[in-house]
Amino acid sequence: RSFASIATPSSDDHVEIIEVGARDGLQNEKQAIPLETKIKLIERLAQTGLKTIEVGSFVSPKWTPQMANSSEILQHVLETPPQSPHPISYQFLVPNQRGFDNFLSTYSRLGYVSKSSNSEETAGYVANDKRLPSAIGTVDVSLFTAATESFTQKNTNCSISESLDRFRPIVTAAKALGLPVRAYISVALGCPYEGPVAPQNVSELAINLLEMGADEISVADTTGMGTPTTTRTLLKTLKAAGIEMPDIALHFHDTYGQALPNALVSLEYGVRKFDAAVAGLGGCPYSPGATGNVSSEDLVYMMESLGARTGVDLGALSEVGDWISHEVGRRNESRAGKALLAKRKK
Ligand SMILES: CC(C)(COP(=O)([O-])OP(=O)([O-])OC[C@H]1O[C@@H](n2cnc3c(N)ncnc32)[C@H](O)[C@@H]1OP(=O)([O-])[O-])[C@@H](O)C(=O)NCCC(=O)NCCSC(=O)C[C@@](C)(O)CC(=O)[O-]
Repeated sequence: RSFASIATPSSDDHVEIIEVGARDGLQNEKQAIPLETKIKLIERLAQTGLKTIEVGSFVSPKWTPQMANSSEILQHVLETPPQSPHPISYQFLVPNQRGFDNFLSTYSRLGYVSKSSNSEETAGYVANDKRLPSAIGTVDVSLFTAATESFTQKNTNCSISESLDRFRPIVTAAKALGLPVRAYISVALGCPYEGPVAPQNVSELAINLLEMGADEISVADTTGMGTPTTTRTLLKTLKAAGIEMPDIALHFHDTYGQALPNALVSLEYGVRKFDAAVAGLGGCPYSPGATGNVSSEDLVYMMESLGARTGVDLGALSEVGDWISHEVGRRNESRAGKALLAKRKK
């Protein structure tokens, strides 16, 4: 559909904001953020109307120490699901088999899967009958690779093709165990080590991941180098390669202030899912100088002003942004959030 039509709300003008602040937003913070703060953040986000929240990362704690308590977060979410207006999908990053094993051992401790020696193809586990609490929609596994060899090496210490080899058995097992799979493609619009990225590399990788069984691809502008022109070219290439827009989400960082215009261009191409972080938290450890994700508040503000529905309570989200910025000692990077709160105070 053309962008013009989005100005008129209609039943299919729903835009989903995938909140990544509790993972992408916090992973790069230098000081250790207490588990209680992370849990409070997740609980407060859950109350704002968001439907998908990325909350942890089963990476090596030597590489990303801030994410070391992801097992505790998974356990907490499953045992004490945050209150929310509707069921929420909680997402966890998994880089390799070891990370998936760590994820599954927590999932298994709580009775959702059991170890079984006859199930090699499902990572040694079988699904049990135990249902997720009603406040939880799904628990998703998010894999991540990148569009350039240099970034993949820096981020996960392997080549792109090795990363795909790592993913195949994880996808098979996750699907067999009923876990939805998301896959990130980092540096899709520019690499800090290799510069511009050929859109064909992104589309080939996306097709590979979809054929492997990924349910959704998050196309990430890790460096924030993307512009409306390069975003348009990338989306044209993805479409021409036969990739359906409902299968992708876009993940913009706002390093050069281009995240909102890029999101606007993406709407024109039919993209309806966007990753964002409350208060614009974030920054990738392997992308020097990259600043935070596009702020969720700013994205909600823009989408709603265009007539799209996000289902998110912008006032409540702005308060969460203000609170977490204070907690981690960072400036609140959301323009809309700050403006809204200032207006309320008057
Ligand atoms: C992939 C690895 C683990 C390879 O790291 P490696 O060092 O090559 O791993 P290894 O297989 O050689 O193992 C070395 C040691 O690490 C352990 N190990 C191995 N794997 C794990 C694991 N999963 N969890 C815990 N421990 C693990 C393993 O058991 C072993 O322990 P030891 O025998 O020495 O005691 C590492 O490179 C890594 O953790 N990378 C992740 C870095 C990261 O967190 N990056 C940020 C997330 S991606 C991102 O932010 C981008 C995104 C998604 O937001 C989108 C965007 O904007 O682009």
